[in-house]
Parts: sequence; structure tokens; C-alpha cells
Amino acid sequence: MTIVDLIVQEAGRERSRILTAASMAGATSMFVLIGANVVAGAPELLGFLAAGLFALVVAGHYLSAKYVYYRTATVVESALHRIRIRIVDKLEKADIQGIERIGAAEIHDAITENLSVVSHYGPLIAAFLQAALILAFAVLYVAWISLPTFIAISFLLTIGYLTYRERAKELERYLQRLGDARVAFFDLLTDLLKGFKEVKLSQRRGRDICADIERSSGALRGFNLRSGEMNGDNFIFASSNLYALLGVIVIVLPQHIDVDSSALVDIVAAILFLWGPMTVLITGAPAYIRSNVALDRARTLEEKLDKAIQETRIAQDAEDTWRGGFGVIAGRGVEFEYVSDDGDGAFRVGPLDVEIPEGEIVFIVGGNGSGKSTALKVLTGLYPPTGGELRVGGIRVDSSNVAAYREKISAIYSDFHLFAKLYGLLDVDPAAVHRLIEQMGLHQKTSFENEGFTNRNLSTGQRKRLAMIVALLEDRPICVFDEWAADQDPEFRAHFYEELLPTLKQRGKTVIAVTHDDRFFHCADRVITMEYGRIRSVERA
Ligand SMILES: Nc1ncnc2c1ncn2[C@@H]1O[C@H](COP(=O)(O)OP(=O)(O)OP(=O)(O)O)[C@@H](O)[C@H]1O
Repeated sequence: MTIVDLIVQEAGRERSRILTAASMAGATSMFVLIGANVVAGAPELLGFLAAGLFALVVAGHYLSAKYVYYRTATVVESALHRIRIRIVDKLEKADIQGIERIGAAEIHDAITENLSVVSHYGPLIAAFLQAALILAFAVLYVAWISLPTFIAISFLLTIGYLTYRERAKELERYLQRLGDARVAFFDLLTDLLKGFKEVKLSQRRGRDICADIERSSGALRGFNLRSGEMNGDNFIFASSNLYALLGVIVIVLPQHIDVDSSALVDIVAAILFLWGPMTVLITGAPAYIRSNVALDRARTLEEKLDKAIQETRIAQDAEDTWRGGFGVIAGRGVEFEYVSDDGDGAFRVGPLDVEIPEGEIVFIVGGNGSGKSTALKVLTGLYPPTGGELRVGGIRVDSSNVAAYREKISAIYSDFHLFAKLYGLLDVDPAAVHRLIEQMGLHQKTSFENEGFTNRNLSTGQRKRLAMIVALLEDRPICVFDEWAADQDPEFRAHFYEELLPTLKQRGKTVIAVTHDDRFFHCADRVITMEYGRIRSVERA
């Protein structure tokens, strides 16, 4: 889709009004030229009426051009708003694996950088459209004065346009590469910022990553320079073409065809008048190309998101299959395999045969990298099994009901996130939040105001306690904790195993917790031990 398609589509019924106003802006420009030419050739026409008409035409031009510019800007911004919302909606619908595959840098780049380019250059399309219309009117005016001159101009303009189009294709390719280089640069910058502490501890590490960033920035500079040069080349080529056109009209043409000198003066005036719109077209063309490439990159992201949504085809707002309770969570030969970037299989969990009865506390234990967190994500429906099946209450969990299954789960994964507001719980009773803040020993550290915690800059253990508050407020039947106690002090660790988990059990919750705390294994109903992605043993406590 080009920027013009976008404007045409978004403008809807306003399309014809914008086009009429643009034609009016173009026509009034031409009337100025014709009027000036006529009056210059017949000074006796000068007078009050001529001045009034001239002022009227100028006012008409001002109003119509302004209308076109403002409406186009509004149309472009509305379209961009819609694209942004659509992308965010697709992001929300896509599944975790799809988003992990695309990567944060590309998503940020499409939504911010690329759409900003369209926002910046899009309204210029109005000026572009007017210039094209003025050009068309001026060429018609030349045709009316002298047909051979019109043919010569059309020929030269066509040659200029075709050459320019070829160059534009090359520029488009460069702009795509520039976009890729920008994403790579953004990735490195994110790495530096996320690893800032580590960089501060090692000057050598800092130098190494900065060297990589410098290389990436160098590549960006190269692509930017080259695309700038191409813009410049195109501009110089097009304006030289215009000079050549003037030369042909004034020097070559009169030698071959019969053009009387007064017509020649009119034609030269028309060509000089063309200069303005031609310049707008020539300088506007890179803006047009940039907007198209930026839109194309945003559309590519949308296609990737569509693919990610299609792959899992998760039915949103599906009916709750487990309305009356969910029963046993059972894995039957469940497998999950990560796919590496080159498409080869990477780490695999399973086949897992496991049963987690409703209302039990189950610990998953095992060495680092044995697949506990991955198994947890499969058992909670975040990763779709690549083999076997997950059954909950005897019902197979698949794309038609996994969204409903996830709604049964409150989870604190090891890489949990605390949102600025209690999204999903915005109607919560503040008194309940304050009570839990107190219970978690955080009342001197944070509070609850304006739908969120007032302070989230806490220690990892304290932040995990905030995440626990959110999980408890959600009050869902399945609670999942990935090494929650690992960052707690001994007092809170004991509180977690000996008070919190039993309370959750008493309230009928099923608890699945990944843990390394063998001192507290007795607090579970069963302990599942994992090794190399498989279950080594299941012991009942
Ligand atoms: N997002 C990912 N993409 C590809 N492979 C992954 C990803 N996350 C984990 N892995 C692979 O899966 C293996 C198991 O990781 P997992 O996090 O499930 O282990 P774990 O038992 O929870 O380990 P730990 O006790 O250290 O938290 C890892 O060795 C890693 O190779």
C-alpha cells in the first residue's frame, strides 16, 4: 500500500471533497498565470474588475490549498492512529512464541520510527497532489498555446519520469536496508541499557559493546549517506532535466517549428511557472518514497503478527469450558520443543506424563536447565504442546479453549512484570490492596493510589511480594509460582511455604510451584523431579 492508497482509503466520502479542493487549488494557480499573461499582453484590461478578480482567485487558492493540507494531515493522522491501534490489538492477540520470534526492536521500530516518518511526510502528499495538478494544468495551457511545444515537453517529461522511477526503485531498496540497520542498532542499544550494570563493572565489556554499536552506527551512517546521495542525485538529475527542457523550448524548438515570439514568451512564462510545482514534485518524491517504505515496514510487521496469530489460532473470548471447576490437570505424553533461529529443534521438554489433581500443592524441582520453567509454561497453556496433549478435567486443551483455561491461572513466572496500574483489576477494592500490602510487609515501602502501586522501585524479593499481591487479588483457582521464594528472606520464605500455600490449599486452589527449597518439600502433596526435560520421579509427600 502506498501513502496515496492510504489517504484515499481513509478519506472515505471526503475523498471527492479533497480532490475537488486540490483541483481548485491547481486551477486557481493556473488562472493566476493566465490572468498575468493576458493582462501583461493587454494593459488596457487593467482596472478595478481585473484587480478584484485577481484577488478573488488568490483567495480561492489560499482557502482551497489550506483545506487540502489540513484535511490530508487529519486523514493521515487518523489512518496512523488506526494502524497503531490495529498493531497493538494484534500484539495482544498474538502468542508469546510469535512475539519472541519477531523481537522487541522490530516492533518498536515499526510503531514509532516508521509511523513517525509517515506522520511527518504524509501531509506533504497534499502539496504533492496540488503540484501534480498545477503541472497538468500548465502542460494543458502549453498545449493550447502550441501543440509541438506540448509534444516536446511531454516527451521530455516522460523520459525524466521513467529515469526517475528506476532511480526511485534503487532508493526504495536502500531505505529497506536502512530500516534493517536501524533495528540492529536498536537491538544493540537495548543490550547496552539492559546490561548497564555489567558494563559499569567491566570497562573492557563496555568497550567491546560500544565497538559493536559503533560498527552498527557506521552502517547506519553509510545507508543514510547513500540514500541522501540518491535523493540529491535524483533532485539534481530532475532539475537539470528541467533546464534542458527550457533550453529545448527556447533554443532548439524555434529552429525546427514555427512558433511566434509572443507565444514563445507565453510558453516560457508557463514553463517558469511550472518550476514551483516541479520543485515540489522533485523534492516531495523522496518523501513519498520514504513514506511508502515506512508503511511497507509497518505492514510487514502486521503480516508477521497475523502469521503469529494464525499459527496458534487461539479463539479469543471463548466460552468458559471449565465453568463448574476444572478437575485434574493431566499431561499425556506432552512435549514442547523450542525452535532455534535456523529452524532446527533446540531444547525439548517431554514426553511428560503427569497428573495434578485439583486442590493439591505440587512442587516441580530439578537442576538448572532441566526444563521446569518450560514445563510450567506448557502446563499453563502459554506454550502449545508440540506433541501429546494437555487435558484439564478430561477436556483437551486446544486453541479453541486455551484462552479460557489461561483465565483460571494466576502466575508469577521468574521473569514476571509489574504493570504501572493493576490492569485487569482496576475495579479492585483499595482496602483489600492495602490489607495485602500490610500482610506482605510493604506498607512502609509502597501504597496503592490511582489504580497502581505508588512505588515499584523495590528489591527483587519485595517486587515479587507485590506480584504475589496481584496474584492473590486475582483469586483464580490455579496458582503458579516459579521460584517465588528464591529471593525472599528466611522469614518470608517460611511464611510462603508454611502459611501462604496451606491457606491457598484451604481455599481450594491448586498450586504448582517450581522450587529448589528441599527444606520445604514436605509442604507439597507431591513433588515432581525433572531431569533433562523429562520427569525423573513423582513422589507423594
Ligand atoms: N526462550 C527460549 N528459547 C529457546 N530455548 C530456551 C528458551 N528458554 C529456555 N530455553 C532452553 O530450555 C532449557 C530449559 O530451560 P528452563 O528455563 O525451562 O529450565 P529450568 O529448569 O527452569 O532452569 P532454572 O532452574 O535455571 O530456572 C534451557 O537449557 C534452554 O536451553
